[in-house]
Formats: sequence, C-alpha cells, structure tokens
Amino acid sequence: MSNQSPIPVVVIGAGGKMGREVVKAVAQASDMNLVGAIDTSVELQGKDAGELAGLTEPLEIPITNQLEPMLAFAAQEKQPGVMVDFTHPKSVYDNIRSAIAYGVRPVVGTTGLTQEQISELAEFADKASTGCLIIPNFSIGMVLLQQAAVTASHYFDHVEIIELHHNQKADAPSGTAIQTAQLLAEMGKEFNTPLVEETEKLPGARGSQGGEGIRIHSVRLPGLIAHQEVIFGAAGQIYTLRHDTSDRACYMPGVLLAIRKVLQLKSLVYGLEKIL
Ligand SMILES: NC(=O)C1=CN([C@@H]2O[C@H](COP(=O)(O)OP(=O)(O)OC[C@H]3O[C@@H](n4cnc5c(N)ncnc54)[C@H](OP(=O)(O)O)[C@@H]3O)[C@@H](O)[C@H]2O)C=CC1
Ligand SMILES: O=C(O)C1=N[C@H](C(=O)O)C[C@H](O)C1
Repeated sequence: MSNQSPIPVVVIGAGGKMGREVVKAVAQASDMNLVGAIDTSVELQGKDAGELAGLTEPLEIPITNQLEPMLAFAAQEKQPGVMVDFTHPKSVYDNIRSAIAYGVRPVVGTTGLTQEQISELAEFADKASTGCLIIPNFSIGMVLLQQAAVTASHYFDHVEIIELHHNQKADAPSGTAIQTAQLLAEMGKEFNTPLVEETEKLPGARGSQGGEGIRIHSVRLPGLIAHQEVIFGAAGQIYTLRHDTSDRACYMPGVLLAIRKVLQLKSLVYGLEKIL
C-alpha cells in the first residue's frame, strides 16, 4: 500500500455518458479521491455524483457548474490535482487552459480540438511545466487497431476509414478517426491515387478528407456506441480492421492509467499509445 496521498480528481462533464463512468472508476480507485464533479446541465445541479454514476452509496459530492473554485481547491491538496474532461468540443479548450492556470493536470477525453488549439495548449503546458494528456480514445483495442493499420500501410496504397457512433455525438469525424488518418499520413506515402476524375453528385458523397488523401466516412445512428473500420484495398483483395465498443467501461483502464501518468509529465502528450 503506497503511503502517497490520494490523487485529487475533478471530473468535468460528470453528468454525461463518459463522466458518470469516470466518477464510478475514480470512486473505486484506492489511490484517488474524487474532490469535484462539474457539469453545466441545469437539471443535474446539486445531485450526488455517485448516485448519478449508479453507485449504491452517495459520494456526498454534489454536481456543480463552478469549475474555477473546484480547481483552486484541488490545487491546494497535498498531491497535485487532476481534471478529467469529458465535456464538449466548444468548451474543452477553455477548461484545459483553466486547469493548467491553476496547476491542475488535465486528462482530456473530449474530442474536437483543432490542431491549432492543441499546439497552443502544448505551448501553454510547456511554459507552465505542467503535464497534460489529450487522448482521443482511451480503449486499448483502438490502440491495437491503429498499430495494425500502420503495419498494413506498408503494404497497401489504398485505404479509407469508416467511423460509426451513436446519434448524440456532437463532432464529426470522430477524434479517433482523425488520429488514425494522421498516423497513416505520417507514414510519408500518398494514399488513394485517383484513377479517374471523380464527381460528387451529392456534396460529401466521398466523405471527409483526413489528410494525405485518406477519406473518413461518418455514420450516426441510435443503437451504436463507438465503432471504427479501417479498410485497405488492393487488386483482388480487401483487408478490413474493425474495433467495436459495447460498453463505455472499456475506456476506464486507460483513464485511470492517464490520471496516474499525467503527474509524471511536464508537458502535453497526445495519444494513449504514448503512455503505455
Ligand atoms: N477519449 C475517449 O476515449 C472518448 C471520448 N469521448 C468524447 O467525450 C466527450 C463527451 O462525450 P459523452 O460523455 O458521450 O457526452 P455527453 O453529452 O453524454 O456528456 C457531456 C457532459 O458534459 C456537460 N458539459 C458540456 N460542456 C460543459 C462545460 N463547459 N462544463 C461542464 N460540463 C459541460 C454536458 O452537459 P450539457 O448536456 O448541459 O451540455 C454533459 O452532461 C465527447 O467529445 C466525446 O467525443 C467519448 C467517449 C470516449
Ligand atoms: O463520442 C463518442 O462516443 C466517442 N468519441 C471519441 C472520438 O470522437 O473519437 C472516442 C470514441 O470514438 C467514442
């Protein structure tokens, strides 16, 4: 048993689909202490974060929309505090900057940050010598799919990505699909050299451009959670990689690893594969 003080954790987006899972996981982690549960949902204000997360006993941590006072509190604890963000593309950038300003380490699952925003946050974290983790997908299965896709890209010159999510998702394409396309683009080869001059009879018919000619197609339907296919094509064959999420619990080992790891960092790190 470590004699270290528990890691103080603030969850922002605590009332959401991912936030509730994180509250439950942190509450059950012996080396962590949930100190704050932040959410803007009006109907959730004052509700117990533990009961919202489905725990049998309340945590006596009420949902509040007051982030900065909670960051100030987390910053005064013996151990440096960690803020876990599962909110929305429109708010995540400011949340991260606020956390870093208070010396609280951000662990960010929220997707939709632009490359420019990530670069600005990296510069800010560097100046503050504060660890920050931005991870578009916390599941180990997706890391393995992306590694398999990079291996396949040595042998295939044609590839497209299909990402499929529930119909409550705000951003498209998914952050995971964008990251997957970026990893393939870093292979330094031109994919999908066109054979004919294509005409889109309906705008968007050929999907979005993920970089280096890699197209991403986004499906949104009730009944889905989170799924991604990377499909390689060559003469006479198709090679398909696919990852399916059946329960958001799959992300929690990665989230807990990131909370522990971010305390060892002094700058911004992007991607779960970088901390495994
Ligand atoms: N990295 C990963 O492995 C994963 C990442 N994600 C990403 O996480 C994010 C959240 O997903 P999900 O949980 O499904 O979304 P939800 O909409 O279920 O949850 C988001 C919650 O955050 C609240 N919220 C929004 N803005 C703020 C803010 N500024 N401060 C406090 N609370 C806020 C929302 O309240 P309100 O409803 O009032 O807006 C809502 O309760 C998305 O960007 C998604 O892409 C999802 C799964 C895995
Ligand atoms: O919104 C979701 O649900 C998910 N979003 C992340 C993304 O945009 O990549 C991760 C995962 O696909 C689930």
